[in-house]
Amino acid sequence: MMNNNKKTNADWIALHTKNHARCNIRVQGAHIASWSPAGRDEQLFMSRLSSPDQSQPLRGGIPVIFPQFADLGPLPKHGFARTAIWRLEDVQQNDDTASATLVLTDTPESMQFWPHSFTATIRITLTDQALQVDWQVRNEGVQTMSFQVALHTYFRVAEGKFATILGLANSPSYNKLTQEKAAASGMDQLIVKNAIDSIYAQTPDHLILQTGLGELRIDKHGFPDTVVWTPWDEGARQIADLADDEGRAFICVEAACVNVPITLSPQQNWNASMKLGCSEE
Ligand SMILES: O=P(O)(O)OC[C@H]1O[C@H](O)[C@H](O)[C@@H](O)[C@@H]1O
Repeated sequence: MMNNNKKTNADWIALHTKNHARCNIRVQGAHIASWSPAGRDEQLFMSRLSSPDQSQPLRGGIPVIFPQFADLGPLPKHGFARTAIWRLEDVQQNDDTASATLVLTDTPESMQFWPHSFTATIRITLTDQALQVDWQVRNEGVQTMSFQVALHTYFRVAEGKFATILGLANSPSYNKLTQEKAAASGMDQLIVKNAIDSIYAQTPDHLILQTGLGELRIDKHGFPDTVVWTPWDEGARQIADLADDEGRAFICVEAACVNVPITLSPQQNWNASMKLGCSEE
C-alpha cells in the first residue's frame, strides 16, 4: 500500500507498517502516545488517569520538552511545547516505514513567555522494530537564543519487574531529590527499585533498557544528557493524573540537553535524534 504525502488536519495520527508495528501521535504537543513494534506489546506507558483536557500534557508516551527543562528557569514547568498546537505538515505511509512531520513556530502567546522567533520540526519515523524521532530547532530571530530540550519517554515496566539501564556507569549525575551531585558510579547496571529523579551528564549515545517486557536500545545523537525519573509508590500519590498503583509501572529515560543549554545564533539550526529499537532476541 502506498499513500504518500497525505496532509490532514486530524487531532491524532496513526502510523503503521504492513507487519503491524503501530504508533499513535497526538498532534497537539507532537506527542507520541503509544508505540508497539511488529509482533510485540506496547512499549510506552500511558496513565489511565491521563487527562483528555487539552490544557494538560498527556501523562505518558513521549512528551516533547522545550524550551525549558522542569523548573530550571522562569517558564512554565517543562516549557510550552508539550501542550502547544503543532502543525501536522506531512504524513508518509508505506509498507515498511511510516512517518509524520510536525512543526511548531512562535506565536504571540509564546513570545510573551519566551521572546524568540523559532521553527521546531519533529519527524517521527516508524519501522517494524524501531521508532525514531528527528528534531530540529531553527533560530528565526535576530538575537541569540538558548534553550533546553528533552524527549521525556515513559517506558512501560512489566508488573513485578525492575527497570535496568545499562550504559550510565561513567556519567556523573545530579540527584534532584536530594540536590546532591554524584561522581560516576562505575556500576554497569542501574537497577531502579525506588523513586529516582537524576540528571546524568555526558551519557553515551547508546543505552540499553530492560523493562521485563524485552530489551530496548536507546540510540541518541545530539542529546548529551539522560534524565532518569520515576516517582514510585509514594510519588505517584502526589501526582493527580497518575493512579496510586502506577508509580512503578514505568521508567522515564529521557534523551536531553539540560546541563549546558543549546545556544543558537540567528538563522542557526540545532539537530538531534533518538531511536528506540528492539534488541534481537
Ligand atoms: O509532572 P511533570 O511536569 O510531567 O514532570 C515529571 C517529571 O519530569 C522530569 O523527569 C523531572 O526530572 C521530574 O522532576 C518531574 O517530576
